[in-house]
Amino acid sequence: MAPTVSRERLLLGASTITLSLTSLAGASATVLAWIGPVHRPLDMVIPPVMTALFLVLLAMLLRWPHRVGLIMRVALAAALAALVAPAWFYTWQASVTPGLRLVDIYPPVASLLLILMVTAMIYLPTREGVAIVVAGWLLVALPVLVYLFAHPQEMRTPRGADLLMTYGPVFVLFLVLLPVQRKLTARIQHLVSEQVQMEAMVNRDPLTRIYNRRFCQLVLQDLLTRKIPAGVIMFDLDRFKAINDTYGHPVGDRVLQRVAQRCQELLRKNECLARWGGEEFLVVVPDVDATALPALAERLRTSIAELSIEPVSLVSASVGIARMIDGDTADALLQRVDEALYRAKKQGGNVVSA
Ligand SMILES: Nc1nc2c(ncn2[C@@H]2O[C@H](COP(=O)(O)OP(=O)(O)OP(=O)(O)O)[C@@H](O)[C@H]2O)c(=O)[nH]1
Repeated sequence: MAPTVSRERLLLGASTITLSLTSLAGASATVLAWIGPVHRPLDMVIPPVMTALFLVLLAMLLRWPHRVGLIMRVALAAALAALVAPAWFYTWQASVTPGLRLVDIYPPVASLLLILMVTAMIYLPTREGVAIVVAGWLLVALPVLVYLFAHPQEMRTPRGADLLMTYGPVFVLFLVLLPVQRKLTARIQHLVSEQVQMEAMVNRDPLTRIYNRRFCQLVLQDLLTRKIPAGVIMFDLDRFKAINDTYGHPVGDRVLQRVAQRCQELLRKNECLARWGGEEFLVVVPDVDATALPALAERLRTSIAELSIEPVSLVSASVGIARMIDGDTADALLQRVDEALYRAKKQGGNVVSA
């Protein structure tokens, strides 16, 4: 009943946001390149191409969400290629053109390499993530750093110092911190899954895997506290002792499991089915009116009676129902439903009684 957000859904949400923001960043870079004073061919081509590509990938992600891993890998590879091209082209151009300085022509993409590295470490498994980080540094940062060391006068300019810092110490800092962040994330995931397991142990019946009495009582109390009208259905398998005595306990256990499974299939997500004890079950039905509650009880009864569980010839249940009234308490409501169940048993079983 407690809503859980799966890792897949989180990943999908994060990927959608990442692709949307990078499309927006690409569009902004396109506009800046066009309105800038100098129109360099690479700056005019790469941002619009990347924007179009990211928009296509975003559309693909919305259409095929299960392909999130592949789509993000293509996005990362394309982004890396888009950063490699200017790094080599502009260092080459500045090296061979007298009077042209790299610090004047290199586009403001240094921080994008860091963002790309972080994204890679988040989306890719550790080995692949480290591989792309190393490749990114060798292909993007190294040519720029080599150029700067070969041109110390440019390294001493504010832009040169900025590039040196970003592609040098800051990058190393990211490289050191990201594996630590990964370990922390893995630890958190492990703790969350342990917590889910613990909750299941505390709230579920080990035999049938449906909720247990304790959890159902909490749900009922919560509805009463919030004054949400609810109904309860209590049912008890008829002559269950005879099933155990005739076919043995393992068969009796199987009957309990099949009954629980069938009833669970008939119920909505907000309806709580619990094993109340032994061969007795309770359903808490929120927001139910005076006609819907007996109809649901009747559906449960007939579905149980229609079950075929070899070698048992007939399984049936007696069903009691009761609805919440003004000023009700959990104990009073449970007392009324218990009495209704008793009346159903008195009528010979396999009936619903209010
Ligand atoms: N196999 C199995 N049997 C259980 C379990 N819990 C309780 N029982 C059995 O359920 C039977 C309940 O017997 P009774 O209370 O006499 O109920 P009944 O035979 O269904 O009789 P009526 O309710 O009057 O129709 C007992 O034999 C218990 O041993 C369980 O987890 N597995």
